[in-house]
Amino acid sequence: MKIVKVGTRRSGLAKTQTMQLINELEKRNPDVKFETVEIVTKGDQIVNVQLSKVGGKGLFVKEIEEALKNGEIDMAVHSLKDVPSELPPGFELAAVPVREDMRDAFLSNNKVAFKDLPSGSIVGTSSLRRSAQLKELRDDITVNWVRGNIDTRIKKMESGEYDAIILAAAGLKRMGWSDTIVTEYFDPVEFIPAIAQGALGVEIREGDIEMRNILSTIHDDETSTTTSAERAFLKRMDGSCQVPIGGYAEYVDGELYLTGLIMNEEGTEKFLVRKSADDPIELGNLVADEMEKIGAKEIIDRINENK
Ligand SMILES: NCc1[nH]cc(CCC(=O)O)c1CC(=O)O
Repeated sequence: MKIVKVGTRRSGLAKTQTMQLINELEKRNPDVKFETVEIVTKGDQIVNVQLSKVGGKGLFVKEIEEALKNGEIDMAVHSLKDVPSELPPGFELAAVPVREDMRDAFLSNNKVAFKDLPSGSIVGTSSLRRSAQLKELRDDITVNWVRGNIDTRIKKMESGEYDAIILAAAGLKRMGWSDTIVTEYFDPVEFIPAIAQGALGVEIREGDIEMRNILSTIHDDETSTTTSAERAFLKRMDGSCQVPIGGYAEYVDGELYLTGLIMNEEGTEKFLVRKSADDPIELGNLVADEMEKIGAKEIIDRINENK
């Protein structure tokens, strides 16, 4: 029997989403046995520092790519939003399965609604994008950095260190926690999600046809197209992961749309662009072109100069 080794980060969420994906793969490839291999990444080891300050893209994927390269694993399951928009040579994204909920979820002690949070409340996030949008919506609350796996962050909120936190809906849903724990979901029109939030990506060694065939059984064309548009936009705008940037693509009446967001860290400057095109890469570039035309690149240059 063919044995395929599947690499995963070792956080609870990473292991859960990898197991769920393996279940789908097993159903469709009954002659293949899948085994998980846990890999500790730099992003998992550095837990006391704000991620955007650690620097370096792909904090959660480098060690996993090493394991792919040396044959320790045959495929790796990533949260697509943690995967840099350009893969290093020798690797390819072989499958993007159907997307989970792309929205951000708001969690608060006693389930106080976001708009009812008292002035001075402390909201925890580790994302520049979430922080900028929070500050724009509520300039009377304090945003503090929180790191750690999602269960750690939830515990920190429940212990009173934070009044509320924001997490990706997808992670909570995959863990089966969303029903009890979420206060509300932000509308993606008003609170723009991260590029590729809620999607997974399966990475393999470039040209590995056997893995490609196995993975073709779980690939989702719509998710692949929408996240391609988002990632094309990201690739043009931000190579550093230090810019508050968001975006989501969707089909509306059969037409592909992409909404892109660039903000400054303080949440006082905001560029929002929505466009439609047939080709996802073209669409990502179209939104990026418009961003540059209206001056969003100046925010990015300013951020890159100051670091
Ligand atoms: N930045 C960390 C990260 N990477 C992927 C997810 C889970 C959700 C997803 O798959 O988009 C999370 C946690 C979060 O943002 O709450």
